[in-house]
Amino acid sequence: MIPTAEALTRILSLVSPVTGTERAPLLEAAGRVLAAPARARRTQPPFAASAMDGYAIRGEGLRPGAEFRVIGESQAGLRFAGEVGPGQAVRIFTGAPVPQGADRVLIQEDAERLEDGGGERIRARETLDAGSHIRPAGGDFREGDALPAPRRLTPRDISLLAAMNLTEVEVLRRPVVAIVATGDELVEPGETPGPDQIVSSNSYGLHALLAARGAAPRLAPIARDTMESLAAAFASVADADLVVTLGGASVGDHDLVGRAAAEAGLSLDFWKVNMRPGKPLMAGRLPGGRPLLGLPGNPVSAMVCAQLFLLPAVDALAGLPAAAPRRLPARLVEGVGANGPREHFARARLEPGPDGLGVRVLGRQDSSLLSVLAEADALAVLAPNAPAMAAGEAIEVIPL
Ligand SMILES: Nc1nc2c(c(=O)[nH]1)N[C@H]1C(S)=C(S)[C@@H](COP(=O)(O)OP(=O)(O)OC[C@H]3O[C@@H](n4cnc5c(N)ncnc54)[C@H](O)[C@@H]3O)O[C@H]1N2
Ligand code: MOO
Repeated sequence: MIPTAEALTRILSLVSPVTGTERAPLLEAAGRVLAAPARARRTQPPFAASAMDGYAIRGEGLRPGAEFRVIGESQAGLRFAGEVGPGQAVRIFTGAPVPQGADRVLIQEDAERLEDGGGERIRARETLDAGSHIRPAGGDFREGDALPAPRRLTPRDISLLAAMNLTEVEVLRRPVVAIVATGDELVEPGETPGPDQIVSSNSYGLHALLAARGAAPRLAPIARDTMESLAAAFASVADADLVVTLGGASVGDHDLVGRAAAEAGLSLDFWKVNMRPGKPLMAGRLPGGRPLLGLPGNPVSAMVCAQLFLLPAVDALAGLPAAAPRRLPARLVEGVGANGPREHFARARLEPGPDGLGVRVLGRQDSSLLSVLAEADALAVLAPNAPAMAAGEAIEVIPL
């Protein structure tokens, strides 16, 4: 059994980035991988803009009690065309162009309006803040500035691209990940299972996980526990960029995935990782160099392995920096017992603690319990042979 860090390194070395790009409309680009730098088609803000509601003035004339005559108004979408001279002010609103001559916005909380009959006047109050409250032209970005590639586009990126006045972007094609569920006991959701059958859940959870990571998951028909059925399954996923099998990875008489994969031409890289759940994980290369990840059948094992290994592999397929999921420091809300010899990724819930992030390891850790996995929002990581730990002790967590 190899350690989890080595398993990830070996999996990533099996993966090469896919090629081929396409145009994606902005509204469909979130989660896609930007393939070429996206260049701004305009400067933002395109003019010096007010950051506050108030009065645009010349800052040199501002002191407590100073008076200004209001000569016009600049609003967002409609600027004041004239110039602000000494002793003058232009009523201005957030986002509006700052008029010529002005270099400071007196916020309206610091201005007292004086109605003296001869036109509107204001007087600066006794306490004035120091800010100019002006956003310079191009302070956010300038025409031609680039959002660099590659990167997976976040909703924040989409806002930026829209502000850049782009309607579509060049993105990498989605890496195709085939999901092959295996087992005589499985039926698809919605079918009527026989008396000894269950519903295939892993494939659906993986599908969701992969889609959220920008991959194109493909569910292959469930393969049965025969060499013929598994051979047909491997043949049917020959066009995938990465093949994931589910189940049949362990040592039972009907665990044929390893053998069938070998007959399909798999060059095995490793089998078995020193982790819990997920021990029977396997990885290798199929003909054509396509990576194969064989996930254990137990539903929680499959999902935990997918979080730890499959998602980084999808990043590598997309040509992005790929790394183990980020671990955050937390403190146990309740003690946990001593760990066994495998690194344990215990299903857990995050809670606000007295000093930072707290984590509660859930009571039932059997790797078949999807209800417990659904309740979890993190994996608490227990090192091999870690002694029992008390409430308050430091532990690392992987948010799900
Ligand atoms: N004697 C030993 N038995 C087992 C060992 C071992 O070392 N020695 N390892 C155990 C561990 S750890 C795991 S994990 C499981 C993994 O076994 P397989 O990968 O061969 O998985 P299966 O036997 O096919 O199935 C296990 C379990 O998961 C259910 N399953 C399978 N596929 C799906 C699916 N798509 N959706 C939902 N559930 C699925 C299957 O019905 C079984 O209940 O082996 C232990 N045994
Ligand atoms: O290690 Mo297996 O993956 O727990 O149940």
